[in-house]
Amino acid sequence: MKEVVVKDVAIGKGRPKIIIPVVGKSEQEIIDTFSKINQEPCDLIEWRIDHFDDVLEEGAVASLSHKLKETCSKPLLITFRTQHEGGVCQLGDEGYQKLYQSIIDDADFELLDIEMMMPDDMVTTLIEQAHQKNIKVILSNHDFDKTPEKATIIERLTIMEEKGADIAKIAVMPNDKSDVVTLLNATFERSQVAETPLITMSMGQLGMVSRLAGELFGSQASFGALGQVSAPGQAPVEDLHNVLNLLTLNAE
Ligand SMILES: O=C1C[C@@](O)(C(=O)O)C[C@@H](O)[C@@H]1O
Repeated sequence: MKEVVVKDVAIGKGRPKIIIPVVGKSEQEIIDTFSKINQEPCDLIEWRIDHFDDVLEEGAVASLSHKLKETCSKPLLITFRTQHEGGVCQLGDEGYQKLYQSIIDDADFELLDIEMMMPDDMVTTLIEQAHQKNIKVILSNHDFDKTPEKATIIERLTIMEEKGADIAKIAVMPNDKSDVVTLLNATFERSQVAETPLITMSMGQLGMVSRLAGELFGSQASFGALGQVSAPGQAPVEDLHNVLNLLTLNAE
């Protein structure tokens, strides 16, 4: 499997990397959270721009990204999560493409989350544009209602790699314990042959074990909360850090 290296963080090597999601609304709230993250045990930051009040103001994301980088220089993942997949801001496909194009052109960041279910030509174009700027792409998919069958999860992770993702990510909701096993099993099977690192999780309290023990099954990063969660089942970042270090198969 290829490692994805952003700054000095290698995703796909060693213990899973810790990502803190930032879901602040105002510019000040977001800057304050970034300044706290400097002291936290985390490898990357995800800025969930769908929560940002000014996300649809022209140039606002790019302009704030430069201030955020001055506040905390950890590798930055930018994500606009659509409402179909658990996000909080209404935006059509065309608006999503325009927003992402302007971010790729002008923002200061290292990784971009693109939803794999967006139209094919849009995904291809955005991946090309991101790669030209040396920005790594996470293709993602989320199901907040259920856990698809193992074959479907594996198929989606495979398609993400075929479309040109640097990292493939899927988050699904379990309705019973066997759904958690399905996600872990799909992750394990796919990780045996995948070229790209995987990030997978079963959400909610039922699925929390997948966020803590993902390394054993082939998941290479986990989201840990600093105060606010961005999805159900995220453990507080301190606890996540302790448990990942305890369970790691790659102690340094
Ligand atoms: O894709 C993901 C994963 C996630 O949904 C989770 O379940 O931890 C949290 C989101 O912020 C992130 O964009």
